[in-house]
Amino acid sequence: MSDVQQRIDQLVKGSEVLLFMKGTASFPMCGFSGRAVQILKACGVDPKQLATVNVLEDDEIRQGIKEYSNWPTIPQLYVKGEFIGGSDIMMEMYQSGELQQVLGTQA
Ligand SMILES: N[C@@H](CCC(=O)N[C@@H](CS)C(=O)NCC(=O)O)C(=O)O
Ligand code: FES
Repeated sequence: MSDVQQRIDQLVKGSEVLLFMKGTASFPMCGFSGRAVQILKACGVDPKQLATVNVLEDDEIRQGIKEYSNWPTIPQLYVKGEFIGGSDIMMEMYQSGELQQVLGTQA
């Protein structure tokens, strides 16, 4: 594994809920990333429990995460070390209740 792939691996394994995004949860720099944060909030994820990586601050991670996940775009959600998807998939899973189940936030 390359250095950046190893760094990503450590990030992914180091936080239960990890969102690779553009900007931060407080200041998303793209509508897709903002939507991903909103969906997680709607699922009841405590903002303090939400770890984010701002790919705009690290071009190696911005490119490397696409390879790591085999997914071409940002945002990317990981839960318990597993790749879940981008914002479209998150929205579909939220609407079906599956995302809340994966996150363990369902009533
Ligand atoms: N349909 C995508 C929308 C995300 C998307 O298209 N992201 C683009 C624009 S922000 C992207 O990451 N492009 C590659 C890049 O900016 O590195 C989703 O479900 O998340
Ligand atoms: S930064 Fe332009 S669409 Fe995301």
